[in-house]
This record gives sequence, C-alpha cells and structure tokens, in this order.
Amino acid sequence: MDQSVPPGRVRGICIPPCSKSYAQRALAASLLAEGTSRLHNIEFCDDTRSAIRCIEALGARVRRTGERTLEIDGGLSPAGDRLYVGQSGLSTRLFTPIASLCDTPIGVVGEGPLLHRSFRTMIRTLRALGVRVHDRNDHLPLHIQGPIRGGEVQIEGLVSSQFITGLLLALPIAEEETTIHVPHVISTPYIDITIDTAERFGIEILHKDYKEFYVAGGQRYRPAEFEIESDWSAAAFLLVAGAVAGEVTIRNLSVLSRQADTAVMTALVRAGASVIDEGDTITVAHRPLQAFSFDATQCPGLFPALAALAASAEGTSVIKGTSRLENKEGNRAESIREEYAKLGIEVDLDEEDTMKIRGGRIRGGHVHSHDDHRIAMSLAVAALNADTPVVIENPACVAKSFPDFFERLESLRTAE
Ligand SMILES: O=C(O)C1=C[C@@H](OP(=O)(O)O)[C@@H](O)[C@H](O)C1
Ligand SMILES: C=C(OP(=O)(O)O)C(=O)O
Repeated sequence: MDQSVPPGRVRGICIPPCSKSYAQRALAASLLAEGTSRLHNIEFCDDTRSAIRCIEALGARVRRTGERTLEIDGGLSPAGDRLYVGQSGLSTRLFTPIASLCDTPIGVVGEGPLLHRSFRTMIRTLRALGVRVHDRNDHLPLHIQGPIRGGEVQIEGLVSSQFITGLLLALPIAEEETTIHVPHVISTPYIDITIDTAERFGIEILHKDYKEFYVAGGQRYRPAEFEIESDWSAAAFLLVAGAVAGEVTIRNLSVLSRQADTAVMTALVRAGASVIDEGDTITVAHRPLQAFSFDATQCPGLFPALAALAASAEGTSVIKGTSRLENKEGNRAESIREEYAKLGIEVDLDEEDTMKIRGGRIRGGHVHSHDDHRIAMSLAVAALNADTPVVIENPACVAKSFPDFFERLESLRTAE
C-alpha cells in the first residue's frame, strides 16, 4: 500500500530506535562468547532480525527476557547448512567470515536489493585466507567452506567497511594471528564501533591509522552485559524534520557516540538550523535554511537525510562522496536524483564525486522508494514542506531499519 505524507508542521519529543549497527555487532559477539550475554535496549527491525536468525543458525540460543532484552547463550556450532541474511549487507559481511571459522559447508542466501549488491572484495579476501567460496558472479547466494586461516592479507578496492568489520570480529578466534592491510579505508567510524564492541566482549584489535590492522589469534570472547545505544542514522531523519518543518527533540541520543551519523549535527548547523545539545537530549528547530557543503564520504548513510535538508534550503548544497552510494540498496545517488526530480527539486550528480541539490519549492506528487528504507524516509521528510501530499510507493521497506517510522513522524505533527 502507498503512504501519503501531507505537508505540515512537526513539534514534539521522540526516542529513536536502537542502532542496528551496534545491535548486529553485539549479536555477533554474543554468538562468539561462550556463556550468557545480555543485550539491553535492543529492538527488532528487519536487519536485526536477520542477525538474530544468523546467530541461531550458527549455534546461539536466544531468549527474549524483556520487551527490549535478549539473553544469548553463545558458542559457535552451526546448527544447519544455511545462513539467511535477509536484505542486510552488514549481516552478510559479518556472518560469512564468522561461519567460515568452521569447516562445515554453509550456504549464504539473501533477498531483495541485497541480491544486486556485489561481495567481490569479501569473496576474494576469504579465498586468500583459505576459505572455499562458490558465488554467482560476486553476488549471493554463496557457498562457503572454512576454516579461515589467519595470516597476512591486503584488501584492495574496498567498497564497504563492513567486510573489515566481519574479519575483525571473526579473526580473533582463528588459531593464527592476522595482519590486514587496507590502503584505502572508508567509513572509519563504523570500524571504531566494531573495535568498541569487540573490546566490550574482551577482544583486542589494534590498528595503525586504519591502514594496517593486527588481530592476535586464539583470543576468547567473554560474555557481556551490553546496552545498545540509539541510532543516529534513524534519528537524522527526525532531526532534519525538525529543521525543515518545526521543532523536534530527540531523547536518549548523545553526540559523544562513535556512530558516523553524529555528523548530521554539523550539516544542520551549516544549514542554519537551531541545534541545542543537552547531553542526552538534542533539539533541532527550524530557522531560515541556507545551502551547505558537506563531505559524507565517511558517513554515506546520511545522504538521504541530507537531501531532504538541502531541498528545503535556499541555494545549491554540495554533498561529497556519491561514489560511496553505488553498492547500497540500488544506486542511492541515482534514486535521490530521480525521485527528487518528481518533486521539482533538481539534483545533479557529477564526475567529481559530488551531489548538488538546488533547494526551493517542493511539489507534491507520486514517488517511489526504490525499495530503499532511507529513500522512503528522505521523501517523507521532504514532503513536510511540499505544496501538496507526497505519495510514496512501497513505503514498507522502512522496516529494514525503522519499522514504525511513519507512525512516529505522524505523532510529531502539530496544527501550529
Ligand atoms: O557497519 C555498519 O554498520 C555500516 C557501515 C556502513 O557501510 P559502508 O562501509 O559500506 O559505508 C554504513 O553505510 C552502513 O549503513 C552500516
Ligand atoms: C545499506 C544499509 O545497511 P546494510 O548495508 O547493512 O544493508 C543501510 O542501513 O542503509
């Protein structure tokens, strides 16, 4: 069913969902820890559910002991021969290396846009570390058989940091030590949250300026009590909604987080929004917005929220890092260009790796999510300032990261 988002004002308080990046990592670490871990403040979007299915398939026992608490008995011991990763790029890149710690043959299958995403670098590197991999031209489904060896490996042509994350979480329990050379690393804040999560489960990962990673083999994950923090990637849409159409206060969110998408605060300030940070509460309010420049190379997940901000700002905003979007759900840069054009907003993509968005009058109309949760949320936020309602086809894809996004946005509406 389509989702119609009428123009209007927003005002209110919201708590965003938990970070699916932290949740998936903590689930992986709980699988690898012998003993019982407890994850608090966990919520269940599609990607988190995919990770839960994967750890169960790999031997974990998962119990829900509270509305937002999971108790997990860890221990890597594959229960079947198939990992179902849903639409999650991160679950694929986490659990394929983890499954390859065993010598059991395992199939890795997914669905939807994930089937069009390339896993070339991951496949090549796993082979270099002794894993047998059958693939469909660099795409899912995969058939793998470990065990993965430690050793020394160089990763070229890295399109996603997620694969480094997968190796960093798997390799501490390989027998040998590993050195990973990454000449051109990207999305480094995501690597920081990987190292942070591992550390909280007793694992040490060392690196030199993200170019060389050293992982000692034979380490042991210790079970942990782990509080999952709120998701800056989801909160970014609500904060931008405040900036373009009223005032939104987000609770339980700290700028001291290691998450990449805290950077949305810089873009909001540059655009001229009012931003008040009170520790774990952030309020963003509308002011006349001007065009801004922003480099999103290390935080590519912010592009869709920034597109909604730029569409409501006076002048042409310039956002760098579009090449980072090619291997997401479809080509996100193209999806943004195509759908914003339907709303009368011109988006140029150039050879210089930048997106230029000319803000101005936003028309209502029919748009498509491209089955991409972040495109659907971006268009919904832009709709707040449109002349007439924006009707979004296939809005259900928001379930990947933020299942009740539309309900929460509606709950913020005000007649003022
Ligand atoms: O590790 C993670 O949780 C993620 C890493 C990033 O991927 P890339 O390294 O491909 O940018 C990010 O864009 C994605 O949404 C989540
Ligand atoms: C692309 C995303 O996630 P993943 O790569 O894990 O599928 C996302 O959350 O926007």
